[in-house]
Amino acid sequence: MKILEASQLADLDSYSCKEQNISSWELMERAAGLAYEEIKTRLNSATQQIKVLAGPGNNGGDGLAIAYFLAQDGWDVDVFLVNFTSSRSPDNQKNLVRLKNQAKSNIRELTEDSELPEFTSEDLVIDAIFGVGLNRSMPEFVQKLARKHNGSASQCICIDVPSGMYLDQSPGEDEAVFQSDLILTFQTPKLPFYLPDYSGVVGEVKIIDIGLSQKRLSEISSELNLVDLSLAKKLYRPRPRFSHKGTYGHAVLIGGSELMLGSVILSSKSCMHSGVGKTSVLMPSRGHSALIQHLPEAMLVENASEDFISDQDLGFNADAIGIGIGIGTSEAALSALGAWLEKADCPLVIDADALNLIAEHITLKDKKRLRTLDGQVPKKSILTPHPGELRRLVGSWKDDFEKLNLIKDFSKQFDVIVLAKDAYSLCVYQDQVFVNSTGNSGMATAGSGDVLTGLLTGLLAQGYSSLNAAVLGMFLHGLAGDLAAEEMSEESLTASDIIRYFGDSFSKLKA
Ligand SMILES: NC(=O)C1=CN([C@@H]2O[C@H](COP(=O)(O)OP(=O)(O)OC[C@H]3O[C@@H](n4cnc5c(N)ncnc54)[C@H](OP(=O)(O)O)[C@@H]3O)[C@@H](O)[C@H]2O)[C@@H](O)CC1
Ligand SMILES: Nc1ncnc2c1ncn2[C@@H]1O[C@H](COP(=O)(O)OP(=O)(O)O)[C@@H](O)[C@H]1O
Ligand SMILES: [K+]
Repeated sequence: MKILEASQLADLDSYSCKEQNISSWELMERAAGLAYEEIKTRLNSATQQIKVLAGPGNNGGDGLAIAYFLAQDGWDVDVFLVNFTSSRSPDNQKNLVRLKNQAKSNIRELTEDSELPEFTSEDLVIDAIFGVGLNRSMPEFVQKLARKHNGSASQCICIDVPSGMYLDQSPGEDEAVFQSDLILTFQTPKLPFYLPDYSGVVGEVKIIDIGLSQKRLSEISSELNLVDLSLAKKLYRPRPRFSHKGTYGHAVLIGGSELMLGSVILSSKSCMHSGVGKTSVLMPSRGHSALIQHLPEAMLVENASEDFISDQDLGFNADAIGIGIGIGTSEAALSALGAWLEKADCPLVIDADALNLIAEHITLKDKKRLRTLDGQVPKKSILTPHPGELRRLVGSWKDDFEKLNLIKDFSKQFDVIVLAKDAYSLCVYQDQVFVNSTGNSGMATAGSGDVLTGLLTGLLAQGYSSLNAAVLGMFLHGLAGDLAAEEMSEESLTASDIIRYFGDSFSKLKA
């Protein structure tokens, strides 16, 4: 699903009105009507007090229409006109006149001189002050209003976006944003919903299809996408009936060290369950018998050391290699990693300590930063850093938007795919950004990342392009975690459980 910028949304908006031969007011009426239908299902008692906060723009216009519909249905509604300017958008003005004529709700004006309303646990607040038009700090009294609301126990439904949220930047340290329980957003998801900087204000998100032009939507080029089931289905390649294990590739997992042998076993198991033809494992020899006990389907590659990975020749051509899981940061691991980066002639999935070693190597040779990595990491490799590893690789960032730019630069510089793991992972290739929609906090448990690496390596070996393997694997991994959590709760979920739900996760792609 495309994620659009404010200017693209405005374009889509006006194109749709022309295409459907409707006025902008009629479109607002449709959007507000659909939002109202959703709000109605959430109203829990006839005594609930509803407070609509309406700004002077089109977001406020939505709010005034919603207030009108609520009052028509007999709900008590207090409407606060948040008047930080004396001008109103024409559609807002029209809805205000209608609301006043209806004479069923209490309408009050809020300016910087007004006493701010109280909010209690009985209140349902509908925040329609600012939508996607916010382009500078909210006026101080509106920020005070947001802080007062956020400090109360009232429920809040935000229309389109929480007021105070920017589509293209994080809030300043002192800037207030309305905390939402529910966001009813129109037509397309908005990027900040998925970024940690806004995590404190984003509640449940419901995307409302308001019938904007699909033709125009398909024409608008967006490098930002939310990875949902329909996008994942497009990436998935069904298995031909006449196929054999050679069809699905030979994956190699290289990982483990003296005290971290489980990680590579987990990764190998995940890889074996990804649909791959064959999985070979190069790991410290002291773990060999444990691997065969846990995963008899896997093949072992001889390894020179009991405790560390080596650069032993494979004796066959690998279709994909996953490297780094549990290798540690020893000299032995560094030298083996260097050798593998040098000689691998297929794309790699690079994770964990391999990323730390690469990052350290870059820092040590800061002046040769470009050359150190360039030519050593095969192009189109997938790097899977968690936030700590990412910081070591690309440097520090002051907010999520700067982080995204650093990742893009890094991806362009080294021609690699960066899968930045997080609550909503971001898969970045050059300027293209894929935001994952699946996953849950039950996956914040040791080994989840190892499972992802195995899955990505397996998909890569099957012939998926690096970008498609990364995007599809990221989605399937999170979905498996969600299905597992449904059954067993987030608390009791372990990394092994994620693998057990790969089957159900793949099934969703075929449904
Ligand atoms: N997309 C769609 O399909 C549909 C969209 N709809 C709705 O329209 C909403 C967007 O409406 P909108 O463009 O009127 O902007 P909104 O957020 O109401 O802000 C109003 C104005 O405030 C101004 N301003 C900005 N920052 C400011 C500040 N800090 N302090 C003071 N002023 C500030 C700025 O104007 P400026 O002063 O920059 O000229 C801005 O234009 C959208 O979120 C959705 O709810 C639906 O109705 C129908 C379908
Ligand atoms: N709160 C969360 N919501 C969704 N996914 C999560 C959450 N926390 C962690 N994950 C996912 O779990 C995995 C954790 O990876 P990582 O930190 O490398 O774990 P480990 O090193 O223990 O294997 C990533 O894929 C990440 O996206
Ligand atoms: K809003």
